Amino acid sequence: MTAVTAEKYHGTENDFLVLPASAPVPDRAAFAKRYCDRETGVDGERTGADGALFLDLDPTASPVRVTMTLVQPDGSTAEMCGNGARVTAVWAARETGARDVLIETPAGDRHAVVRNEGVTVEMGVPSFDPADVPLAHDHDGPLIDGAVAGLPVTVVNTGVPHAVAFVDDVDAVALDTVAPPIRHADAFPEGANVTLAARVEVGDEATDGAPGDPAAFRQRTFERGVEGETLACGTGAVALVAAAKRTGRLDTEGPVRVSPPGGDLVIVVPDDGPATLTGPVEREFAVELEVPA
Ligand SMILES: N[C@@H](CCC[C@H](N)C(=O)O)C(=O)O
Repeated sequence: MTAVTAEKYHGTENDFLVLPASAPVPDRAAFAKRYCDRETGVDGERTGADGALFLDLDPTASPVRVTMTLVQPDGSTAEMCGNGARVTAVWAARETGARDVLIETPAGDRHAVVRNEGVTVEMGVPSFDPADVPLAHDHDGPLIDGAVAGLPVTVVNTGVPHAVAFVDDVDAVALDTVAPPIRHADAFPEGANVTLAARVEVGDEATDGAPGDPAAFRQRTFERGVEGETLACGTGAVALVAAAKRTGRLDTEGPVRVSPPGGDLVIVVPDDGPATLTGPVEREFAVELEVPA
């Protein structure tokens, strides 16, 4: 029986098993399904994980490069993961001592900077273009505050597709009930993550010095591939701020605090140019795991 060493990391409680791409895991989908399971997966403070990151590091490149592959608990592979990218940057920094990391993803290259106070990842330019989301062919324009399965959503691709619904109170919505019909709606040929957003008052230092109105939102996201709610979602946090701007709910180029259940993220979505995601990362432990036959 082959065994591999995996490390457990989380970014604001969005948790991942991390393995070098060279680990002898011939069936990555079977590995993720087995060890990410929340009841029978890898033991820890929380059993299982939101995905397995297979990381291919080139320490000789300048900046160091990592090809990131996220295999999700259902065995699918995601094009991008914001919190996974933060974890990847910290893993690469521990391996090499470098603080600047270029992360290659199927959604494009993402530059990350590791600082003591958090990791910032450049997240690309959010796109509402129906071809980019993607939306089904009968949508010839962006879907902005349009009803899908009973909820008004604004749909944006931030590396992966997100349907964002603005509500008064994210805790008052039964996310596990309302999200699946949206996640699987015919409008989304590749599916969509479903993000709830509620504006909250901000009275702390999080947005000090920001141009425009200080702003903060609460976030809950039901993730494709996890097929359930996660405690944080980085692409979802960027989608939330991009959608708030696009729908006129927010008018700032400054930092916005977005708070999923797992902690606080700081998001910047400029009017032109790539968004950024900043937040903390923690390494929990390393563990030996048998590779499923
Ligand atoms: N948790 C992630 C998003 C992972 C991808 C998503 N589940 C999908 O399939 O689109 C994040 O932090 O962005």
